[in-house]
Amino acid sequence: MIIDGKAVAQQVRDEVRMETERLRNDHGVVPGLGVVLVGDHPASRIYVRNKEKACAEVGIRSVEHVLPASVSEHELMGVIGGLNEDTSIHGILVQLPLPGHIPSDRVLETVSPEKDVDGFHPVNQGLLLSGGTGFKPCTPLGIMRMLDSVGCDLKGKNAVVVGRSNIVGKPVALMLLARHATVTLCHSRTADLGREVARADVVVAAVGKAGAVRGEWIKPGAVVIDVGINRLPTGKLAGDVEFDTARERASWISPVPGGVGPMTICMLLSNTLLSAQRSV
Ligand SMILES: Nc1nc2c(c(=O)[nH]1)N[C@@H](CN(C=O)c1ccc(C(=O)N[C@@H](CCC(=O)O)C(=O)O)cc1)CN2
Repeated sequence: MIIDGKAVAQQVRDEVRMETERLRNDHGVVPGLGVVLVGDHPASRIYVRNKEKACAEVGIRSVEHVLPASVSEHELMGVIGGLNEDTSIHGILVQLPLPGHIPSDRVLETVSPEKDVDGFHPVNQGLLLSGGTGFKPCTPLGIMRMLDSVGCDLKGKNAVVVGRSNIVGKPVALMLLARHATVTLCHSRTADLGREVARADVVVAAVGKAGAVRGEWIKPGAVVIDVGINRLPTGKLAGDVEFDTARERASWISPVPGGVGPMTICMLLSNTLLSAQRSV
């Protein structure tokens, strides 16, 4: 069966809207999100617009800072510093990717960990590793919520994560581990990817390569979460998993589009609300 990311995301948005209203009524606090967009990357502009629209729908105030691609690292740091100081801002989002001349790592480290609703700051990465209560990154949080939405009990299950990025692969592996799955983290040098995937009860594919996970590898009954967003030469979007063959074998599978993507944005709303709740 198909895991409908849009429907699960809508549930999360409804919850966030209710809790945002409660926070405003009880404490007079309106969650605020500072959005920083550098340059005119077309996809980034769309994602930022969608995030701001989603904020408005649930009662979160968003404040946009659009900077030219030529902006210096120093100027960008200045904008982030201002948002760090602003008490009406509870979350800060620096849309990635940044232009090549700006080191993303240094910029993300400038965001106050208490406002890092993307969960990219090293302090929050460390807290995820040690089981603390820092902000967790939105895409992995969305994946966990999708697994919960289909009642997937992770305890003792073999979970195979394909892809070792800092924003998806590594953090989702840690979150699965925290839920007592036995986790294997695969990557481009994994000797036999098919063998690893074939023994997985849960597969999370986050490599960024269409068809990297073959449908015939999927264990019958496995739950498959596809994080990839790949534009095919035909113009169509595809995930990392061969969907048509994988769906014949999986018990649950998330599609692309309409799977993990919508979850990323709603978990950002959820983290921003959480930050505002922590401020009272
Ligand atoms: N600061 C951040 N930058 C980036 C993040 C992030 O979480 N924080 N993630 C990605 C981009 N991204 C959000 O920013 C994002 C990507 C895709 C989707 C989405 O809903 N995708 C749709 C398909 C969209 C399409 O048609 O092109 C889907 O999968 O259904 C949402 C958010 C990199 N940067």
